[in-house]
Amino acid sequence: MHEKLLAALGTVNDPELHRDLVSLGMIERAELTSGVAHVKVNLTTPACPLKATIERDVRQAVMSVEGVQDVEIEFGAQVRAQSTPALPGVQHVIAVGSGKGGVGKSSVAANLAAALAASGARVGLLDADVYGPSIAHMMGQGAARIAANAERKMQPIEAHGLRFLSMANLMPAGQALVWRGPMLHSAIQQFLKDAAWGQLDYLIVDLPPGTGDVQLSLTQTVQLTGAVIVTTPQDVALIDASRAIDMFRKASVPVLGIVENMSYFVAPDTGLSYDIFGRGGASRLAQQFGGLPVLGEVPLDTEVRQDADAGMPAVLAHPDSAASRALLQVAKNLAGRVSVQAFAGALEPLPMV
Ligand SMILES: Nc1ncnc2c1ncn2[C@@H]1O[C@H](COP(=O)(O)OP(=O)(O)OP(=O)(O)O)[C@@H](O)[C@H]1O
Repeated sequence: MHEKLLAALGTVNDPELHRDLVSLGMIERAELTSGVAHVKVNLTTPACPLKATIERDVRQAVMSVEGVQDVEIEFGAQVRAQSTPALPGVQHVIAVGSGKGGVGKSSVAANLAAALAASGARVGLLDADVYGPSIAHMMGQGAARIAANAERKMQPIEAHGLRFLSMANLMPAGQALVWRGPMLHSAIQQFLKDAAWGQLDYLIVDLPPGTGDVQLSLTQTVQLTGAVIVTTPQDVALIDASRAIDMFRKASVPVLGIVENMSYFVAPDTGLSYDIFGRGGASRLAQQFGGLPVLGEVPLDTEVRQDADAGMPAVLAHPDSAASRALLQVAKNLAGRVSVQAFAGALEPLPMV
């Protein structure tokens, strides 16, 4: 019976990876007891955007097997690295960049990290925006100090189900960092390699805006799975965003997608929608680069700012707001892109059940 169930499951394709669940090694269990098929599917990410589709297709396929009266589907997730993990224990390092400052890159990075962690993934967040570190504040940990563990490695700070490191937790509040390239390079290396990140599915790196030393150091220090570009829809931001995309491409870092932040504003009193910075700029930019994915359009929302100032990402504080729903979808879309990227780069054959 196991074979019959596997044969049926072998007809179900992962909608993003375009290969069947069995040869992808995603079926951990397929058994029939008293007419009930018990199937465990190991997704490639707990934030899988197409879980409902997979569930429907699995149910349909298994129900077609003779003798099956009902199906119980259990989901697990195992995030796979490309070929070798980016860092020991860290499956994926994903940079969040922007061309222009103030477009909401740190807000998107913090909410993405929190959303992925809330889905069940093991997530780290590195605030590499060394000139304007804001992640500690957004995580409600501005006053925390980074300690060293017994192996003299920096111990990331735990908050909201993830762990993070920020220069803000090393320096006295309000002090400016006046470092040249080589010092920044060694700081980035230490944050990545001399930190006790532990086992992570995703390490999200919040970059400074632009295309400078930190970006270069990051791409030289670690094999990035890819980069996410945050932009607002207006032309000045888009022009700078295209420079950021170009920089990642030149450094052979795949651009996983574009997030259009501050896309529109819905007035809470009238319900009318205003395109304050224009709209649809990310789609135009995506076309310009041969059809990059647009991971989502996030509206302007007072709660995104208020929650950040109160030290809790909006996706956790107000998960039902339009902005949070858009950010949660961005996280799912990103996780899907990362799975595709990992699959495309996987060198070793995938395990079979
Ligand atoms: N969708 C949004 N709705 C409302 N406010 C937002 C939104 N996104 C970001 N903000 C607010 O805009 C400001 C700038 O955001 P943020 O610090 O995330 O931008 P940034 O691009 O990382 O900036 P920097 O150039 O300083 O790194 C913050 O006050 C933040 O709370």
